[in-house]
Amino acid sequence: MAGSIRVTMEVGADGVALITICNPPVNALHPIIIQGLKEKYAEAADRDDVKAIVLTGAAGKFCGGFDINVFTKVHETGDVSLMPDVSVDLVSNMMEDGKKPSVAAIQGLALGGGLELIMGCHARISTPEAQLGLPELTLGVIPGFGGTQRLPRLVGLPKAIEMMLQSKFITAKEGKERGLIDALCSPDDLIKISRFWALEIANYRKPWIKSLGRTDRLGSLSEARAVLSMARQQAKKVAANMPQHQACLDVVEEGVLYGGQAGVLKEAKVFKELVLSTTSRALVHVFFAQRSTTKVPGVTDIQLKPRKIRKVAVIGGGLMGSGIATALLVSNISVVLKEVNPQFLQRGQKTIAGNLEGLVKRGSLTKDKMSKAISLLKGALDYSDFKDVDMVIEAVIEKVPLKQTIFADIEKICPPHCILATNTSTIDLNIVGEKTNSQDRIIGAHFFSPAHIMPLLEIVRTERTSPQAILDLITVGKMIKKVPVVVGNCTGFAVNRTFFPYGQAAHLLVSLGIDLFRIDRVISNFGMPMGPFQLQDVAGYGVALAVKDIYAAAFGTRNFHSGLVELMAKDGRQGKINGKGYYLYEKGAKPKPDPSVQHVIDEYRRQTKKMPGGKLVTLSDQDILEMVFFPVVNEACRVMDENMVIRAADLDIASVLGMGFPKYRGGLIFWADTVGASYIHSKLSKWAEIYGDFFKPSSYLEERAKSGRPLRRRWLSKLRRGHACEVQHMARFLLEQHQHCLRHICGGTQKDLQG
Ligand SMILES: C[C@H](O)CC(=O)SCCNC(=O)CCNC(=O)[C@H](O)C(C)(C)COP(=O)(O)OP(=O)(O)OC[C@H]1O[C@@H](n2cnc3c(N)ncnc32)[C@H](O)[C@@H]1OP(=O)(O)O
Repeated sequence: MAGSIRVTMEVGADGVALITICNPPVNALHPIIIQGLKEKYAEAADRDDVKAIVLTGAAGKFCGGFDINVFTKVHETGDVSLMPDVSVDLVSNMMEDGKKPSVAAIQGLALGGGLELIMGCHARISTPEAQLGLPELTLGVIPGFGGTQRLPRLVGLPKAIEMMLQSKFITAKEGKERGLIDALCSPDDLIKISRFWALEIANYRKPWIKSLGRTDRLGSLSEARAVLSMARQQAKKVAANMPQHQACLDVVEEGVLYGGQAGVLKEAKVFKELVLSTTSRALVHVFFAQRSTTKVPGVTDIQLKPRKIRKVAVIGGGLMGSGIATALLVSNISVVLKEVNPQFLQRGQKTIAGNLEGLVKRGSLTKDKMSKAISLLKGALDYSDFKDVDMVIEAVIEKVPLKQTIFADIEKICPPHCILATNTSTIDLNIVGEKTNSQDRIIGAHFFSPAHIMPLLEIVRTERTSPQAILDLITVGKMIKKVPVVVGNCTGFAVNRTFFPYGQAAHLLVSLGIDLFRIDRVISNFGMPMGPFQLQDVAGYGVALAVKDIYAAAFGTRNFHSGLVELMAKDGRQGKINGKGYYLYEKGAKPKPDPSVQHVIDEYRRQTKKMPGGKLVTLSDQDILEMVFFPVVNEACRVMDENMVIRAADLDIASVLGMGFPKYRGGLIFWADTVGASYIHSKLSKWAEIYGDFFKPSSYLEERAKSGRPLRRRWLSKLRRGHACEVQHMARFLLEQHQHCLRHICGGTQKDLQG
């Protein structure tokens, strides 16, 4: 076995074989590793000088689980046999039932298949902070190396179900309290103590325990049934559209009823079915897509080094500014919060304190860290503290002259290396920076509200923004635990622009006579956190009113003019702010549909005169879903066509993290490709004829529909423009097409073709 992916074995004079998994960065269980483990275990079993085995991971990490790249290969080929047999072959037969005892020496993390390996060992020694978990359900599958059977037998059914269904990690310290870990020790002592423990088992001075044979933590049958039944009800609520939660419970139940061996066999069968599901394809896509957003050609591949950002000035202490300041402070970045007067400043500081207290209440921040964060905050009423800041993030109201003045002022005061960022969600960055000579360091840092919680950071670059400024903001984004997505400079940028038709389509449907609460229901059932009307209530009508004219000017005839929000405001409704919108909001209660909103809707329909012959239009739930989302997909096509995103997968991540598009559908473009460009195009064309240009298909969509190519791939006219990366995309695309054809002709696998 050559290269960095390998399993090593060293046999000491004490008779302990130390088997080490090496596959940086997280020691994932690549098929080469699995093969290596089987070989080393077989060798250790055969050698007379080996009495016991210690299994560990290289470079301070035990193992991040099975190699998820193999799932991608299975998805591409449909060939489940690419999954090596680990559960029975390695974990049950060679490790747990092997003739020499194994002890796991754990550091850093043991996740998924990694945790399943250690549960096949006869004892587990760990450093206290190591992270333990079975996150397989987040990939649309269930644990497949015996985890559904051994975890309940080690930590008890309720905790095991919680860890699997919620993909919850625990520390080894908690693992020790729960019976998953046998002993804790420092990293320096880890191997020494594990060797000792392994020899103690080999010499029968410590018990030789096989987890799969245990029943003492499972409780009585009736208790187990009650726990499973409650878990099923909960899963129905939180994971209605996903198969893996109920499947996981079925497999756990099999083991409770018929024993661990039966459970392991059922687990293997169900795992193989789930790995081919659409949900798994979507979730694995999201896993890699999320990690690829920070790979930006021309920025992260040109040997630039990120500069240190120690102090940031935030201008504006409103909802956005305070949220941004909070996110920076909790990541140990000093913040100067600038406001125009003492009252506004105090209000901003109070909001930040409230945000921090909220994080403490949610358990995501300790009191000590909260005090540290507060100590890093300084209020300011002028720019004197801006002399040594590394970055400014402007978060004032969306007024062009105000922003232009601010940028002209800060350009004079801030040091020349300082990045000048704006949190605008709509205004062209070239206009914001028009009165400066610093276009190379002007950049958009578009956070989503509440900024200290929402994970997306849309980084907007103009043609003149320097790669260094982009790299620095990506780095800050990662430091403050956001997922940065780099996008181009256009009205609404990538996220708001793509989703501008979302709310408008809902208004259009209401004008045709569709019940607004039904629209919200259809959209939430699809998997959005809430429907478009509730979203509007929660966001406040000010946002909708502020962007209305900007969208109308930018999007021409594909913009749908709706007067509904104005009518709502005229009726004394402000949404959640005053507790009265389309829904009624009472403290501590769920929002309730407000039937009295009907007279506003009637007035709106009278004014818009969209209902044919004055009669309510009849549509199915599927029509409603498609009429809301297909225009969004259509705009996404334009966003891709204009190169506003680097790759289609970036829009998937932006839609999931910025708009709450269901992750298990893979993001907007991934989902659209499962529906098919041709179908979407035909529907939009039909509606465009009946209802006008709002639905008119874009040329990109039309091309895809005609050519039969998925939306996520670049097309030939782009190639003619000669962008180097597009040439690469196209080459890869042609190669994939070629392989695809060959596969059909030969009926072979990817591996056959490579061979
Ligand atoms: C049969 C079995 O039951 C099935 C399984 O085991 S399925 C796998 C279960 N394991 C998981 O789901 C864990 C997935 N990984 C993670 O959650 C996180 O990567 C982590 C907590 C391990 C580390 O997080 P973090 O330090 O932030 O690093 P992160 O950027 O996520 O990962 C580092 C690199 O490792 C890769 N990686 C992480 N886990 C991986 C895995 N299990 N397989 C393949 N690659 C993996 C990432 O893709 C990334 O690659 P890149 O640098 O080329 O983008």
